[in-house]
Amino acid sequence: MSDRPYLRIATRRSPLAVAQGEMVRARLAAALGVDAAAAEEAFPILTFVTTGDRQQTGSLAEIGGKGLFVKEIEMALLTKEADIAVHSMKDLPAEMPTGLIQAATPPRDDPRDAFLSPGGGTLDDLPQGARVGTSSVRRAAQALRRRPDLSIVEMRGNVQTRLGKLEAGAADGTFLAEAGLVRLGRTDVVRRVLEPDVMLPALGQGVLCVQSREDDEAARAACGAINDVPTELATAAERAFVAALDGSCRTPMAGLAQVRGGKLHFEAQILTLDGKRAMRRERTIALHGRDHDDCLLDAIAAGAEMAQELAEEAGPLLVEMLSR
Ligand SMILES: NCc1[nH]cc(CCC(=O)O)c1CC(=O)O
Repeated sequence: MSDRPYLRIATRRSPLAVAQGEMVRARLAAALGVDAAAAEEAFPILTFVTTGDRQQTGSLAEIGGKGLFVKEIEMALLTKEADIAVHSMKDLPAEMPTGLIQAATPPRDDPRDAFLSPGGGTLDDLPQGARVGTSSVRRAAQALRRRPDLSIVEMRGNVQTRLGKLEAGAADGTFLAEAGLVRLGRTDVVRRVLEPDVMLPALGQGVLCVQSREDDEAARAACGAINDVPTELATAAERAFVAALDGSCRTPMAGLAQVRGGKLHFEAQILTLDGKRAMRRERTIALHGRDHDDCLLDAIAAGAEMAQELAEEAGPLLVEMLSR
């Protein structure tokens, strides 16, 4: 290659975000033939403190939703302070600002949640009335659905902070994304990884979104080299579901799409905040013999239709789910 690649990577400042930036850097280096020693120079990581990072109290919904963790980073792309941004897909709002695109989804990491408790047991092993720490309305609703006696306590902060809070006794158990623990190298932590039939994960969990400016051909081409199509298709279905239900932080929803053997399987759930009511559906669509763009449209349609079906099934209940 005559032009040596140079792309500045923007991420949040948390250790998880930086680890994710490093993962994308390593993938770019491998795909573009930059040797490991030169990768740091070719793909410098710039970190940003977001509004969401500065406000550590209150639930996410109270302080204004998930967009708070991405605004400053997207701004860095738009002002050309950086060339690509790495986000956790599940933290991205449904719509992307004008001028920015999803340039790549590298292969998905483990989408599952893990349950952590000092005793190492399962959610079912917790004593009556035990405290589960989470700021996620989804995890709270799913935990309450299984164990209505539990009391949910607020638990914010990055992964390390939450591990520390659990150790300090702030709660008797908590949930963390398995992908986050693995990316941070914290596989030493005692935990129970939960299968999707026990706890359906957040839509987009375990997926990284690499974002670029729409008009930056060089960045787009580089990102194209690290894109994983099955992850892209699964994510498209999941994001279409979120967009159709107007995924506010207050709407407990979960879902996972998987592409296997020429098929896309999508399972999704919506719940009331107290977990007393929940609706869950799944569907499988064939992708065989279709080209990339047709597959993408089919995946998006599947996600949107599933949202429609669940919304219809919920009826007036959905108004309560969405507005509380
Ligand atoms: N909301 C924070 C967040 N955003 C993404 C991850 C994990 C990594 C991922 O899902 O890609 C986490 C931590 C967690 O939920 O435990």
